Amino acid sequence: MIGLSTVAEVRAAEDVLLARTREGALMQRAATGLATVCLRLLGRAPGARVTVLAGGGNNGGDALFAGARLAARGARVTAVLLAPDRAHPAGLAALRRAGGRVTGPDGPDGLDRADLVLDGIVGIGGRGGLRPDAARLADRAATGPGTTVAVDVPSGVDADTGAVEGAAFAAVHTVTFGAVKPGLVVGEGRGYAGTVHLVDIGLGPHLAPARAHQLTDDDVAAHLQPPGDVDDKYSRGVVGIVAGSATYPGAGVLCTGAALRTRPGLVRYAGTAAEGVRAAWPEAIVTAGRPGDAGRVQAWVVGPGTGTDDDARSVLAEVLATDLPVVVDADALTMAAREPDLVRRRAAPTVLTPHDREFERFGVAVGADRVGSARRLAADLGAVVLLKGSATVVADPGGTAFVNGTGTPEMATAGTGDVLSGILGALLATGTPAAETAAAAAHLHGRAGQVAAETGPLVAGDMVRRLSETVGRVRGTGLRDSGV
Ligand SMILES: NC(=O)C1=CN([C@@H]2O[C@H](COP(=O)(O)OP(=O)(O)OC[C@H]3O[C@@H](n4cnc5c(N)ncnc54)[C@H](O)[C@@H]3O)[C@@H](O)[C@H]2O)[C@@H](O)CC1
Ligand SMILES: Nc1ncnc2c1ncn2[C@@H]1O[C@H](COP(=O)(O)OP(=O)(O)O)[C@@H](O)[C@H]1O
Ligand SMILES: [K+]
Repeated sequence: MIGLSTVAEVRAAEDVLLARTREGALMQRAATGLATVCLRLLGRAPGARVTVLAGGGNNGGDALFAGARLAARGARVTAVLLAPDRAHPAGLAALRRAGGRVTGPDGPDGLDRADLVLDGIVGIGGRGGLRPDAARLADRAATGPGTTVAVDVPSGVDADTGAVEGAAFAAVHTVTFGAVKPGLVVGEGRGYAGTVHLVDIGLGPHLAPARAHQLTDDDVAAHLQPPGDVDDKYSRGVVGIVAGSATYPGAGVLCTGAALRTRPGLVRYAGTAAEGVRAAWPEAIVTAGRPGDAGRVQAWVVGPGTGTDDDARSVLAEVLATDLPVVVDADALTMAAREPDLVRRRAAPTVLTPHDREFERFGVAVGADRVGSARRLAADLGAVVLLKGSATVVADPGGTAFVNGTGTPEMATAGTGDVLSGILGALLATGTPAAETAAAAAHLHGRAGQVAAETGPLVAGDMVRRLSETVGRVRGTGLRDSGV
């Protein structure tokens, strides 16, 4: 599990560490790690052209020291000082000693010919979007030939939330120090951070336990253990699915198939798409009746493609009145938003799985702080909220959150949400804690999308078809670990 640490948590840990180390030592660790990643990206230093954009704070200091190290190895380094009177004195002196050139925001910055551009404009001390000079240089860096590398955080991105107000530095790589900040992996910030490289500067032992996390393949593999000798089809957890309708059986077929392919013990289906589901999945136990007619289950999924009429509402109320974990998705979200007390009065875990428009039906816009918004709705409803997006967020009522690191934009196609709710129902039926289970489901779902997209564009059914293989690959860590 990768901890995502806020600026306040990082600052607090830094204060402890700074008091125990000699002056400047932390910055040297940061600059060494940064220069090492840059050297790897450049291939070789001699003759390489590097532009360092340096603001007036310690972030600029990191960038100047790293620039000095690259210059000492033969790179041609130009530092552009955005606040010349506040530039980090020791960093600037080191760069000059190593033969680096120095200019102002309007000087010959080398951006048109750079091999690599370092963004040391602002780090975790940044507030709001970039000022005009910095914005202009960031824009030229983004359209120029150099590989863009952000120092700690892409300047203009809110490190805590990922919010971007105005201009920001678009990095292909971000080298971050001490801990991954939430803003690098969620919201708009995720798109500006590119590949995240974590440099250890010794903060670990001093960091408060993170309240937000990203799961890795290894974490998720623990939710996907193969059955043992004593298992039978019931002991692996039985999930009940209420999805689809006679006119639209697709959601029922996808959801049931995803549950079967995730944990093929026993999947029960109850609903009006019974005929289509039976034809597609002879392995499922299917009834056209109500949930109560389906037989015993350990968790329910309700809502994909069910519609929102009186019958659908009464089925939702029946499922929510059980003492079992319930996944509330799609049409069931629309109905739950009208009657949130159906969720609030539950004692058993409920997981709501809205995309942005469904989220807004609960009366608040998602906004730029996706983790904060998911946490607030989770606390209000006493339920786990899984907010879908390019980086899906999971929050529980106590404030623990997860940001998903897997997936591909190819998943932006109809029916992939039905696949997620099937996966999630199957995992919840084992009785593991709801929030981490929801995060594991989002992770596996994203991996299934990546696997299905290996050969070209995907449709939701391709994800179902490749799910068994994906489970096997996540179990065997045959896939790259996490998004960072
Ligand atoms: N504290 C430490 O010991 C360490 C700090 N490190 C580096 O120090 C950084 C934090 O340094 P600072 O606290 O000096 O802060 P920054 O360097 O992030 O920002 C410095 C100043 O920039 C100005 N500023 C804020 N928002 C701006 C914007 N949008 N446009 C233009 N200017 C803006 C503000 O006056 C702010 O105080 C970290 O991100 C990291 O890179 C690392 O060297 C590791 C050790
Ligand atoms: N750009 C994207 N990158 C990664 N994942 C995405 C992207 N867009 C959508 N997804 C994922 O695809 C799924 C879409 O779900 P949803 O909107 O409920 O679709 P549907 O209702 O058609 O099944 C979600 O899991 C979401 O996280
Ligand atoms: K930066």
